[in-house]
Amino acid sequence: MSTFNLDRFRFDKKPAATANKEQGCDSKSPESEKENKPGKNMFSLTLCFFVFKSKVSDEEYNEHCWEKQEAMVRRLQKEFPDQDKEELRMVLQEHDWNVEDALQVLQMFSYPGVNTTAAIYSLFALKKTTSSSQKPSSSSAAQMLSRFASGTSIAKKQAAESKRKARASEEHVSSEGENDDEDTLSSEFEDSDDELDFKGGMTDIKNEIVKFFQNASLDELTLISGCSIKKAQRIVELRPFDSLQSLVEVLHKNNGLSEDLLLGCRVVLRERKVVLGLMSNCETISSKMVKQVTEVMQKGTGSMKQPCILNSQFQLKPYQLIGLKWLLLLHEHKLSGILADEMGLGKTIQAIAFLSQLYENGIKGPHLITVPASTLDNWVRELKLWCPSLKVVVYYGKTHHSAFFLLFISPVSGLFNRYNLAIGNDSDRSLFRKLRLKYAVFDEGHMLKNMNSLRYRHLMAINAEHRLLLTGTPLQNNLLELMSLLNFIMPSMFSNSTSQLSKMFSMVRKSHEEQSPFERDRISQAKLIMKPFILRRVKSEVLKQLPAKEEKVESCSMSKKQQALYQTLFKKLKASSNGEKRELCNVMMQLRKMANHPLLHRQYYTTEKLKAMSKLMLKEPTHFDADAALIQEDMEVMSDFELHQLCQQYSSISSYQLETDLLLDSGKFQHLTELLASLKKQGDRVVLFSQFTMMLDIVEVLLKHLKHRYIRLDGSTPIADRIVLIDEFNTDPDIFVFLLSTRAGGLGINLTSANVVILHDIDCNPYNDKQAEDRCHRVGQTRIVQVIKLISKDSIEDGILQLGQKKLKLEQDMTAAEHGDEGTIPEDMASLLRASLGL
Ligand SMILES: Nc1ncnc2c1ncn2[C@@H]1O[C@H](COP(=O)(O)OP(=O)(O)OP(=O)(O)O)[C@@H](O)[C@H]1O
Repeated sequence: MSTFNLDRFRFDKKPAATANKEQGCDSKSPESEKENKPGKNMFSLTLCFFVFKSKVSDEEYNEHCWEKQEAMVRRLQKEFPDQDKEELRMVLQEHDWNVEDALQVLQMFSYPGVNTTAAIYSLFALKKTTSSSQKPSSSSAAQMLSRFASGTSIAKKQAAESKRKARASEEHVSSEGENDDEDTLSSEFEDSDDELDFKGGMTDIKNEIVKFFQNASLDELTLISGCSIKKAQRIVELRPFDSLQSLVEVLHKNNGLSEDLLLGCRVVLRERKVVLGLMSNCETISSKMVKQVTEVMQKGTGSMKQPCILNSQFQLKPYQLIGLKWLLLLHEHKLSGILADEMGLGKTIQAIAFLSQLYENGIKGPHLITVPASTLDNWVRELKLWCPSLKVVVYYGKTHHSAFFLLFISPVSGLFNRYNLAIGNDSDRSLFRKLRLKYAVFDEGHMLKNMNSLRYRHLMAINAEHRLLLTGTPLQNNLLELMSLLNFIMPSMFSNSTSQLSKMFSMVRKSHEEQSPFERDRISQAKLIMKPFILRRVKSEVLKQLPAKEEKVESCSMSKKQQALYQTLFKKLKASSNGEKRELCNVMMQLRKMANHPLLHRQYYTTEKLKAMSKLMLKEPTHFDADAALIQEDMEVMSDFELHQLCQQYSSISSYQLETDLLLDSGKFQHLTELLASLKKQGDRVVLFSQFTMMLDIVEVLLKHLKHRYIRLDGSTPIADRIVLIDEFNTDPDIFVFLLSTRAGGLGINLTSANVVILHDIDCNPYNDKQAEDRCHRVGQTRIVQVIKLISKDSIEDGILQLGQKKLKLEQDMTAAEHGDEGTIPEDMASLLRASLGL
């Protein structure tokens, strides 16, 4: 794991005032006064960080404070043995190292297991006259609260008394030592004015709770344990709450609501404080890096040379040298980074240059590079080309035939691994946990943007000293993603809080308007913190010589038959749809298929035809003993094109094959026929993407019909064959079209020999299309790249296009589709569908 020393870093880098608070030392003590003189302490702290600790007195002083803090943490640990030590430390920090305040808050708001009723009584200093399950009468609640609010000494005493009783009522079995402590603490509570300093901590808590109930959105209210959406709505209806008193009365009086919600609210507020605390710690580290990173960027490359062991036939471009410098700077500070250059700018090359530089500096690995299957061969090739002296081993995992490690050259410097294998099975995972790696590099790192995912947890468990993430996706306004990446950069900072964080942010896939002010503020803060750890350059900035990319949307009228079928399908779906999201997903898919090609549905092969065909199938030697009814059942779920393919496969039903006219009957095909002819005439070469592999099958029919040479790569193409196909296309100019499925061909493939990208059908997630477009628009392209999107006129695709364009503009979360959102669609898409279906 990271060698980053959290405590020393944090301690050394805090501004003097905060640092003293953290140390739990009396700020009025002569030493601290001395150390608090402006400038002096800052200077010594900075020195501590850069030149190691040079002043013995500082060390002693810090040690003394540290011990004091530790004693406080231990005291809390006795009371809360189940609580995480770091959390206790955090609570103490939150309360300026006042043990009593921290104890009070922990006591009242600890997680499940706590006697909540007692805690509520205790929180609001309500006298507990009845059994713990009974609520006080509203008048007694009001009475006690008014005393509580008045801050008189009687109220203080009563509050202390009831709190003590409440604490006593908790069935907490303590050891003798703990009892001693408790007694001491109890008497301290009674005697101490601090404990009931209503102007201080308690007033803040009260105000925060009232503010939350008054201002929180419905979503935020439902974060409170036990607060359903109905209860949240009720709370909103019952607003305003101008004081805790009115809030408690309202909760008490209203059936369905209860004072327990106050406790739950405190838990939510506390979790938010944890996030705030974490982010502020990250901010400290970040601000230190900003200066140095800015320097790297401003100074440019200077006399910097690329690593000597890089193939001298290749020269890193100036911005790539800067990228290398930045990576080395992060390495120096033992921090992880995210290289997020736009697709095609050479992230692979920069990562290779970086590992080469490390090699030259004596850090020879082993490193692990985790890549998607489709880019594995490309990586191996680039490594061999750019830095043949790095020894590479490809790890295929135990499941891959008999090979465990596929050894290219030994000993090991870089290890390759595919994403699925890194999370594959227990023994693969345990191997990667055991390996003592220097660097773990993750290519296409948007796979690591969801800390809730299993993949994220497994990959984070890989035992590497440093990590580097490569991604072409820009940062999104999504708090879960930002926190996941922050956790990736500074894992030691988040150590035990990931579950809390993921719980808090698991439902924050929202538009800007839907985000709460808290979320919006944290998003801005996270982006600011991450600035020095993310390097993103776009092509327009750094590749002045890269030819332009021209994008065109070509609207294709559906063929007559197709239009009629689309309308019939639309009416049918409209009549049957209930507007539920999962169902709408299916509706959308049906409409998209029809808008692209009618043969993706079944209408020509009627039930009668299928009956006849299934009987004929019994003549096949493979099916002579089958049941015709079962064959028919299978056929009924197939599309027309699949059935046509079946007829091509079996001679007994070959007469049922579809006519060519029917196979080519789609609006987009009519358009494509003319488009391809004119492109060919101009000497252009084409990469054509589709979402549906079956659509690619039908496009193949068209290309054969038009006598265009083509090759094809999709998810079923064996990994080893992929690079061969790519090379074939890049070296044989007679191949006019490269057919690719968007998902398989969208990532990491270089097809700069083509200058036209046709998106036969667009993806709901515009980022996937952008990935696809950039296969041609990258370093090495010499011609203007044309991107042509085919859209079926007056169909669902019009709406998908508009939403996609809006999303790209707003930089909303475009990687959502990759995070297990299968079988559902984004809310904006669902609204669009509901509106067009008139639901
Ligand atoms: N300095 C350079 N000189 C020559 N070729 C280069 C240079 N930098 C990058 N390339 C080439 O440009 C292409 C794109 O580079 P690379 O694959 O590293 O980009 P990338 O940013 O990783 O792309 P993606 O995000 O699509 O994976 C590759 O073919 C690579 O060999």
